[in-house]
Amino acid sequence: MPHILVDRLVKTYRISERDPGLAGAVRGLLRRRQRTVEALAGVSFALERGELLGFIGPNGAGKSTTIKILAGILRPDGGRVEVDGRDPFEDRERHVGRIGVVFGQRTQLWWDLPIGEGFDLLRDIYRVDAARYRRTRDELVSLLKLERVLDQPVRQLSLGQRMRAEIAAALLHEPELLFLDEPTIGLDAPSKLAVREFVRRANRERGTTVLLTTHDMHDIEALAERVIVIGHGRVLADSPVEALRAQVAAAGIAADAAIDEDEREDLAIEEVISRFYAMHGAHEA
Ligand SMILES: Nc1ncnc2c1ncn2[C@@H]1O[C@H](COP(=O)(O)OP(=O)(O)OP(=O)(O)O)[C@@H](O)[C@H]1O
Repeated sequence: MPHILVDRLVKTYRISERDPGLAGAVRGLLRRRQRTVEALAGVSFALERGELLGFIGPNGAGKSTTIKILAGILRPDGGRVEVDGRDPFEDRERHVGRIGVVFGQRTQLWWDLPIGEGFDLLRDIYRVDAARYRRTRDELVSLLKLERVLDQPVRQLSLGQRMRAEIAAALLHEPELLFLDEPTIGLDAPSKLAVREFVRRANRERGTTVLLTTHDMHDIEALAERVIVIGHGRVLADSPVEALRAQVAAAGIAADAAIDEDEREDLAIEEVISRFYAMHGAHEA
């Protein structure tokens, strides 16, 4: 049984629209006009225990929606999703204890609370055994170099400190599965390297399964052996990064924009992915 099974997943959002100006607002009160956005249009993949998957795609492709469904936050409109054979949404109470989630764009810690106290609250929420909690917390605090900020409230932390605290918070209950949605967004180079190194170790040494979303292709190059590319809610590729590079090079040759062997090696990862998105018309309109 795969750790994660996603089978023809569909998710549609309904958005209320109104015309601009006061007249539009009044008309909107009388009659709601709705538009639908097909965020996922049949996404399928499977992930084995201990894998580290790069889950990439342009803005609006459906990455966060997929993660929210896998985390049990959103219910899909169609298709099947299983984590360890369980439905994340229907069984979310048990599910949340087995996963860790980091949304780089939002904090899951308490804004006014010192992070050490936030960690203690999470121990209570996840009902982690006291001795085990102390061991895991001390290890995470040391690995993520959080000793000097434990007494500071989240609102006083720099972005890099906060992101390290978020990652620690997501791992305090020792989940087997970690969802990272843009964990390096806005970080400086040393902080990015620290986060990458930590994620690599969590995956290699603890065997944590990781699904990583990022727009920083250096994260992907450094960490992911396998990538899934999605665009407009569909899977465009599921392969090693090198296979994408080969596909991009072959397309260049077919279009008479020859890319020779040396050039192919030198093609920066951003260039490879940008060309791949362009080849598949994946970018937002
Ligand atoms: N709560 C929502 N209500 C309405 N539409 C939404 C909502 N959340 C996402 N969408 C739409 O669904 C589509 C997929 O969004 P999603 O956030 O999953 O993309 P993403 O790949 O994570 O993008 P990004 O890289 O920009 O974060 C987009 O068109 C987005 O506008």
